[in-house]
Amino acid sequence: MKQTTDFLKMKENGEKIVMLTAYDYPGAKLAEKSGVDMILVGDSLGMVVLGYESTIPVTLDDMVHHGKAVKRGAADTFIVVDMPFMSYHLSVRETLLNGARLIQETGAHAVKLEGADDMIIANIGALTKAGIPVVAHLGLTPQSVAVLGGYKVQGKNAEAAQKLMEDAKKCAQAGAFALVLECVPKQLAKAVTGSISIPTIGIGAGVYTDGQVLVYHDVLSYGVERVPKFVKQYENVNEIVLRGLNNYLTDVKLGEFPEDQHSFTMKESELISLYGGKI
Ligand SMILES: Nc1nc(=O)c2c([nH]1)NC[C@@H]1CN(c3ccc(C(=O)N[C@@H](CCC(=O)O)C(=O)O)cc3)CN21
Ligand SMILES: CC(C)C(=O)C(=O)O
Ligand SMILES: [Mg+2]
Repeated sequence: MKQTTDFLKMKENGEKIVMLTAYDYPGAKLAEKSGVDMILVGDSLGMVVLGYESTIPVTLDDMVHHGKAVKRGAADTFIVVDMPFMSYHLSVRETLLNGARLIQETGAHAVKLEGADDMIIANIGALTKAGIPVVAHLGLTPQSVAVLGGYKVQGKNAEAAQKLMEDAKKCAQAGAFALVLECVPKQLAKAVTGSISIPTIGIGAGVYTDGQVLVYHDVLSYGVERVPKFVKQYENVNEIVLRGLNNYLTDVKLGEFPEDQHSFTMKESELISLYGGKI
């Protein structure tokens, strides 16, 4: 299994880091089998698995519940768990308790926090000092969607780009071992990647980051209808699942399932004693 220092080496060697989200046991098993470098138990689970409109309703309990399932499915992969909305904003003390709970109860290896204001930077520092590796997350930070005014590309003008560059440096300085860059122009992602020593992992951030992350259900087109522009859908699982479910339904309606091979039988002698031979 890779460790935080391995991701730094991968950046130095120009080896791309592949991250994928997973939210449950079967998803984690397949993610691990595919060989991804790290798994993110993203709070996007609120949207793709739980059916919420945003990531805001996701709780710490939700993250613990799904984090445990992912760990059981991917015992040999580096796992990052998202700290959910409001679980790292109130105080350093509360952040440490919540971060500790995520790590201790799920067996994950790191946590991820969105943003870089003073409170967040202090929390990145405190978590790291307490022994909890931190992934930072800048650009489009979905937990702030209401403040950002929608899921929009961030850092498009020089001033916003400059701010993001400074924030990235602060995150690295505070101790984050990696940085997710979401929905930013590829030129900005390139500049950030070149200006910090920790690896950048992009989503909608172009090809110049040190790695990429995508949402499991987006990659497979599994249960999602509309996906963001930055997603490449590698398979269409919806079609496969629907075909299987439709065939099951049709077979049952027509009496073609179950067949003999799916059924259990009783010995002739037992049947005779059951019915007194009168069948
Ligand atoms: N299924 C899924 N995939 C994700 O990548 C994802 C989630 N859910 N939920 C949490 C966040 C929210 N994300 C999103 C959601 C929508 C857009 C989106 O629609 N973006 C517009 C661009 C808008 C603009 O031009 O500024 C797009 O057309 O892609 C982007 C990121 C990324 N994350
Ligand atoms: C999109 C990634 C980076 C994320 O934070 C999530 O899946 O929740
Ligand atoms: Mg997230």
